[in-house]
Amino acid sequence: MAPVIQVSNVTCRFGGFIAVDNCSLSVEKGSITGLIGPNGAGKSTLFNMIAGNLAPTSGRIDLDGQDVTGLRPHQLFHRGLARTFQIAHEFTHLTVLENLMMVPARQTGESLLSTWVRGGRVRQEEAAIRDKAEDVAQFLKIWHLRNEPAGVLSGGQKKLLELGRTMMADPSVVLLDEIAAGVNRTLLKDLASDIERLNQERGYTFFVIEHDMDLIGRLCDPVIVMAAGRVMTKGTLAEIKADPAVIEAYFGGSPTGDATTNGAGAHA
Ligand SMILES: Nc1ncnc2c1ncn2[C@@H]1O[C@H](COP(=O)(O)OP(=O)(O)OP(=O)(O)O)[C@@H](O)[C@H]1O
Repeated sequence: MAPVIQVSNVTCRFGGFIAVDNCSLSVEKGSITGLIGPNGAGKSTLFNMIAGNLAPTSGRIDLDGQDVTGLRPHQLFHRGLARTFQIAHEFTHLTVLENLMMVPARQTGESLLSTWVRGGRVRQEEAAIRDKAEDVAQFLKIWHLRNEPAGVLSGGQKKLLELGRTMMADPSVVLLDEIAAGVNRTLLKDLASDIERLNQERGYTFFVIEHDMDLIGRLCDPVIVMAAGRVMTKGTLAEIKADPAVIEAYFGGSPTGDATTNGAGAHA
């Protein structure tokens, strides 16, 4: 399978400190690829560079075979790369459906807001956006919440809404940043099954930073392990858990453990 994200020899320095150190990795199209590693390994810094929030000090990032190094988040968004939390958080006084409808469409760059401003001729477009928002609300099973103000949603429901706002943009690649944090187990199962369905039924590729090993085990193949700014290894979670170097660096010497040592399970 072709890589949809290719990171080649990317380095990020903060002053004298090297957070990401000559790092190379790829994410295959159609995969749900996990990114794990101890606290401070450089995972978020790498995501920030892939999503355009941070320019690499050196190296190259390709998206779908095109050099996108240094492009801004909105430019990457229009090329099909979305990051949860990249899109502004929900508008608390607007309903769930209205929140979905506020996301700019990737193809046209239009938002419902601008169509309102420009008036009449866009009624059709508004109807299409509403249809899409309704489809998203049904897909994520938040249909019953569609007329609720987003501010009253639980933390987990807000994450579903956030995933829904990502879906409104028809992305091909979604970067998910610690989606399990603060979500109860029941909603987490819904979220995980939505991610699986988006992957299988709609062809989304996911690249997932996660500390929750259950979620990684359920969703991700392959899993990439980062430590000290570099990629240590890549494989199935079972392979990784059997790798002595990973056990030492990440699982703190306990392959059957829950990765709570080395701070790795702080959010699990
Ligand atoms: N803006 C910054 N300025 C200076 N140092 C930074 C900055 N951002 C990150 N770092 C440092 O870079 C290193 C990597 O941080 P990063 O957040 O990428 O790690 P991480 O693997 O995502 O960790 P965690 O799992 O704890 O979120 C850390 O030592 C961090 O303190």
